[in-house]
Amino acid sequence: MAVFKPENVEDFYEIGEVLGSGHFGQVRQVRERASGTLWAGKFLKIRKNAYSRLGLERSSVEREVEILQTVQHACIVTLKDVFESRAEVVLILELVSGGELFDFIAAKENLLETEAIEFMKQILDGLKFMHSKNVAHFDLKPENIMLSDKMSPHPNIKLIDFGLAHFLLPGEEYRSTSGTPQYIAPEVINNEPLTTAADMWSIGVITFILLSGLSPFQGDTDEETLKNIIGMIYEFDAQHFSMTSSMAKDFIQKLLVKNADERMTAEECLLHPWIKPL
Ligand SMILES: Cc1ccc2c(c1)c1c3c(c(C)cc1n2CCCN)C(=O)NC3=O
Repeated sequence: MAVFKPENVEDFYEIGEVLGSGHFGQVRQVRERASGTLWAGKFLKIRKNAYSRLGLERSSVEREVEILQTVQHACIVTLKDVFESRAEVVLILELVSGGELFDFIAAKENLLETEAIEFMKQILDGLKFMHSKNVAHFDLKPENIMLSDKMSPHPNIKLIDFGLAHFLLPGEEYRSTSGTPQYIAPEVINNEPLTTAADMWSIGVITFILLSGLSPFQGDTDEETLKNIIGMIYEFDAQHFSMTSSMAKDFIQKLLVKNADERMTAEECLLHPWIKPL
C-alpha cells in the first residue's frame, strides 16, 4: 500500500482559490511556503470505510498517483507531492496556468489548421509516450488538455486529470463505461474490453472540434449522442469544413473507426501526412 506524507498539507502550502471541482473533490491553487512557487492542489475525498459511498476508493487514488509517477513527459502534468489526512488525499501537481485548450478554441471560434497541427503533435507525443507505458487516459477531452501559457505564440500542451486512467497489463481485460459521452469510443458504450485505442477515438473527436467548433456525435441528449456514436452517425458539415484540407479529414476518418484494432495508433498519427507532410 502506498504511503503518502502524513504531515498537514497546510504546514507546507498556503491554500488558494478554487480552480475547478468535480466528482472527485476540488482543485485549488496552492503556494509552496518555502519557495513561494505556485502549484495545483487536487483535494480528493477518500471513503472512510467499505460501506461509505461518499468519496473515492483509496486504491483508485493510489492508481492515479502510480500512473502520474510512471508517465513523466513534457506534455503530461507532473506530480510533485502527495499528502494524506484522515479522509483526504492531496496531490500537489504542476500548475498549468494557460487554462483549458477548450477556452482557447472558444476564444478563437476554431483554429487554423497549422495551429491545430502544432497542438495535435504535442498531444500525440504525450499519448505515444503514455501508451508506450501501457497507460490509457480514458477521459481525453478539451477540458483535460491545458495550455502552459496561452499568451505564448507556441503554447505548450499539458494533459491533465488521470482519475480514469489505467495500466493495461497484457492478458488482463479492462472494461469501464466511465467517460464523457461526446468523446467516448463505441467499445466503451458496448462495455467491451478497452485498449489504448479508446484514447485515439477521443483524439479523432477532439481534432474534429479543433477544426470546426462542432462536436461530431453530440445529440440533444446523452442517449442520442451514444446512439450517434454506435451508429457512426457524423458528417463533415459543408459550411464548417469548406476550408478544411482533405488530409485533415483523412486523419479524422482514420481515428473515428468503429473497429478499435483498425484505428491509427498515436505513433501512426505522428507519421500521417497531415501531421508530418512528406
Ligand atoms: C489555471 C487552471 C485553471 C483550472 C484548472 C487548472 C489550472 C488545473 C490543473 C490541474 C487539474 C487536474 C485541474 C485544473 N483545473 C480545473 C479545470 C480543468 N479542466 C492540474 O493537474 N494542474 C493544473 O494546473
